[in-house]
Amino acid sequence: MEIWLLLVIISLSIYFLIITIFNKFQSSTKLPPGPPSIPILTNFLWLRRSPLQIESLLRSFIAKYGPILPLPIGPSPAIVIAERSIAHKALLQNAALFADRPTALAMSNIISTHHYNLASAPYGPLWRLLRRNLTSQILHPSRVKSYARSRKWYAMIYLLVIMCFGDKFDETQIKEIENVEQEEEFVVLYVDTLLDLELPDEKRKLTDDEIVTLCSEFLNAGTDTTSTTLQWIMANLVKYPEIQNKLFVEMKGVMGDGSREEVKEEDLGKLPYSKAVVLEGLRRHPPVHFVVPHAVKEDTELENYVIPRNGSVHFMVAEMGWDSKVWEDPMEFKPERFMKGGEEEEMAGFDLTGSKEIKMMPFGVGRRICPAIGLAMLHLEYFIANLVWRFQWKAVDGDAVDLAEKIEFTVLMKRPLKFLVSIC
Ligand code: HEM
Repeated sequence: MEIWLLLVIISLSIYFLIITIFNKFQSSTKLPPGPPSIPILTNFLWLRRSPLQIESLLRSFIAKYGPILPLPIGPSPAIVIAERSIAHKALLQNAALFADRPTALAMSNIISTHHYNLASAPYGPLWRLLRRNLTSQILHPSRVKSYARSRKWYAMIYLLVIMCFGDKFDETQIKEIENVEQEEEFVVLYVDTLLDLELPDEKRKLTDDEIVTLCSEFLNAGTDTTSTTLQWIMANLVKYPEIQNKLFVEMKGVMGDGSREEVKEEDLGKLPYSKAVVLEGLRRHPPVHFVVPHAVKEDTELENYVIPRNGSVHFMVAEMGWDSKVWEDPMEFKPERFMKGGEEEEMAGFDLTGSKEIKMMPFGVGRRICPAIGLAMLHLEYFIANLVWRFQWKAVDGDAVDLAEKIEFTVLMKRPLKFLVSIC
């Protein structure tokens, strides 16, 4: 091994050791109980595992030590929270305290041009400015409706559907979709709003690099999450034809004899089962199993333990939506639970923001809740409705749908969905 490389490894190890010992010394007595760890060695062993292995290991630790535990990865303390009521205490009852993000590593500073990125911005004036700009100018309900009408947004996601589902569409359909220059319109609009902003503290405008970072964040955050959820829902509709059929029958009641080609945005409100299918998809297959890491600005007490200010807090989204104390047969795909008479008596009243009680949190909750929750729900309902109204989706003989997962940026199907599609 090259001598310089050896020196770098030794220096990094010493640095990690000092930071870890320092952090342990500062907070070990007040941290929640967790598995024993040896500085550096435990880090190394954990980092060799895949994200899915880490998740299942965490599950076994939670069963042993409880739903709030320290995670021995990285030099600063990381706390994992797997229980709905503790997440509620942190993210809603102490919303402002838990709304910060951990300090970014040097590398991510380069990628995200020093925090000019909404998801990683520290909780403060810059984050507030960027978030308010996004929600009031781009994601405002009136704007969201106009994207829906122009169908340009949908076209972008259709492209992703094509990517996921391979060559299942005919050429004319693909051309029709590709011809819509949807992204251009959105980017021009977003850039216009960003050009007008004046940064707090520094009293200056955003640079070109910072604007590019913000636009790419918006496109990245919005596409993978939505298309992955769509893929999981379609997988379940192929696996369970009776659910697909129930959806089609509901649509027929609203759309009539079939002469209308497109389910429109205004039809969606009349399709409760379609919404139930989307909610069940988000519960059973949340596209991210952890929210973006949170942090506290000062040492904070939670459940009689200290959440240290120099660490990170991780909320286990999937665990919460699979809690058998709330959901009967949680691993089953049963949209009926969101219909009248189901576990969630009145589907229309289901509160994804968890304000009174968290039952699932696919979009996060509290101050950092996904700002595009309305847009994402609209896209998902619109896509599912149109995909089922226009096409019939069937499993390939001898190739049953496999719901095994793999983790990339989002949680994907390990074996991509295969199906036969025919026009209804
Ligand atoms: C099914 C679709 C989606 C899901 C499940 C989802 C989920 C999430 C989650 C779990 C978070 C982190 C919440 C937290 O840190 O506590 C988040 C944050 C965020 N999402 Fe989404 N998201 C979706 C779609 C979108 C779309 C369509 C956009 C943009 C068009 C978007 C933009 C963002 C942004 C900018 C943040 C950072 C918010 C902040 O830190 O204040 N997301 N999303």
